[in-house]
Amino acid sequence: MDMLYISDLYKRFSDKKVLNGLNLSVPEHSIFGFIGKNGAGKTTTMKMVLGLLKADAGEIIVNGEKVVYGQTTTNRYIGYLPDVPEFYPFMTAAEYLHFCGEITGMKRTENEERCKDLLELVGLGNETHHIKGFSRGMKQRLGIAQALLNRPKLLICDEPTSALDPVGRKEILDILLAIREQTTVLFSTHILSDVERICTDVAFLNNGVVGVQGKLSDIKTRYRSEEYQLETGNDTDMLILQQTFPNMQQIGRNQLVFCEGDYTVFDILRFIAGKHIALLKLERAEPTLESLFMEVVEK
Ligand SMILES: Nc1ncnc2c1ncn2[C@@H]1O[C@H](COP(=O)(O)OP(=O)(O)OP(=O)(O)O)[C@@H](O)[C@H]1O
Repeated sequence: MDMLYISDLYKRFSDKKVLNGLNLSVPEHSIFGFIGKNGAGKTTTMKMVLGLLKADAGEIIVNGEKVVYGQTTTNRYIGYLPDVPEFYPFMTAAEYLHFCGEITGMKRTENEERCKDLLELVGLGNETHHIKGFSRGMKQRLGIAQALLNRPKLLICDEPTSALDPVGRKEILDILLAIREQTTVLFSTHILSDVERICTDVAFLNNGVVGVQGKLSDIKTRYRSEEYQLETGNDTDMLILQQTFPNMQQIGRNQLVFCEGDYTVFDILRFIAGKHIALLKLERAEPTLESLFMEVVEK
């Protein structure tokens, strides 16, 4: 089942068209990377999923229920982490999380247990300082704990790693990976290496529509590269290959890349065998998410 389903979503701000018939299917228990350049419309889409912004046209379904603008009933399924989460700076993480639990009407013992578990999950179990001294990464982690408080079926994170250093990013990504069994995660980003690291599914948002979406592994197979990389054991062998096959390009020490359109693998292998060239590696180049994204954006 799709935890989130969006069909033909349109949105414009005065004369600026932002969403132009967006379709999105987020499968249950996926970690879904919603990828788009700055200003592509990711936050706009998320605000509409939360019922905070009115769509011009289209339908949004969360856990089988239609989202209605201005109503918050479907938000009982959703936990939301905004790009810059705000807290009461004079509280500790535990005080803040307990306070949120109280507001949502959680019973005292349940609240205490839940807060303890969540603070441990996000690595703030022993943190006693006030939030005002927290780093950005700590605030994001507390934000995730807050968003998970009511055991949402869908966790939406708006660019959760954008402002973080590599250590902070890894901590957030590890948490998102760890909660996959409990919830479905939709996160927007333009950091493609983060997506490669943890996402099961992706969608590329461009010009107001989703250009490509699906399982990351399927997409990589579908857009399989026609390039091969090879590595020789020494400089001389590399030069022989380069002179014989001038369209081969050097990409590193003794490393060459060639396109199937220029030479067949069979021809290359036959030549290598005939000349007794020391071959250390020959493999089809994996398409990177970046090259796929550029292909979608440039279409
Ligand atoms: N309330 C608004 N009024 C007018 N224009 C808006 C409004 N909200 C968003 N926009 C415009 O809509 C476009 C999409 O914005 P949005 O914040 O959804 O993009 P985004 O993909 O989340 O980008 P970023 O990665 O920079 O956060 C931008 O050009 C933005 O300026």
